[in-house]
Amino acid sequence: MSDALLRLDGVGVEFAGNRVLQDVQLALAPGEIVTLIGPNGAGKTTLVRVVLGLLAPHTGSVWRRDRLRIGYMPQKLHVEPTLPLSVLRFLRLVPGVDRARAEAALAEVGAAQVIDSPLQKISGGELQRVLLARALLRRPELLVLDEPVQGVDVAGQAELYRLIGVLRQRYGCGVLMVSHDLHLVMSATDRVICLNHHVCCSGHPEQVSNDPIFRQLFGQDARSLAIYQHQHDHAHDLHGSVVLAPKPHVHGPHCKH
Ligand SMILES: Nc1ncnc2c1ncn2[C@@H]1O[C@H](COP(=O)(O)OP(=O)(O)OP(=O)(O)O)[C@@H](O)[C@H]1O
Repeated sequence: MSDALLRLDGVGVEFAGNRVLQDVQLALAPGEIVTLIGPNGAGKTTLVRVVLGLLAPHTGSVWRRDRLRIGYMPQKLHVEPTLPLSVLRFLRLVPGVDRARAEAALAEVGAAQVIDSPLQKISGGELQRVLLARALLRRPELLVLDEPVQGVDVAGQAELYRLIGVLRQRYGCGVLMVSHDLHLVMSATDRVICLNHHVCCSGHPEQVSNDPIFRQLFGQDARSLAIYQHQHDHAHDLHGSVVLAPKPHVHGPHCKH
């Protein structure tokens, strides 16, 4: 993939002899939304840290496009309850950001109204939007979102995923996100990577949701995904490209069986 933003090859990570990631391959192109799913402790956040360059893998290699601008939205933000920090001051911690830029970024994520609110007082959904606005302030070529809809109600989750899709189109950025929300994420992503220390399966969401390993990992949740499938007259190959299904055989007088 010559126009890739990022490429990981054979990445492995160990903590105190425990192998958390093994032989992970990952490439991400501009404008592509890739979602990492996997059970708790599967190594998703560890992989995100490798992508961000915060953790060097013990084996394998990481290649990033020269001067790749990454906007990162963390899983959690701990704010000292007694610290007087408004949303504006928080966003201005990003170098070069003034009120006008902060306002524009907040407007883009539908959270302009909280600009002067204390960070500790805004709702979970508003906080996620503020974190997304902060990631956008870096004018990212790659957005990395670690569980972006955590603490947001279901309607708000669908809205946030829709927003991520809009931002991808507006900026043409690649998106790598970690998610546990199987239903919503399946419709909001181009490619799913199912991780459990190694890549168990990957591909187009429908292809992955039908994979026996995926079903084994997610049990009942994976089965209920089938309800959301529409009927396909085609299948997808490993790269997500459409493969036309062969026409069903109709018995006739010339059949040899
Ligand atoms: N710095 C560290 N030192 C030691 N062990 C670590 C470290 N970071 C992560 N681990 C361990 O690596 C494993 C994978 O952790 P990681 O946070 O990557 O999983 P995850 O898939 O993101 O999990 P979750 O879905 O629960 O957020 C866990 O067993 C965790 O305890």
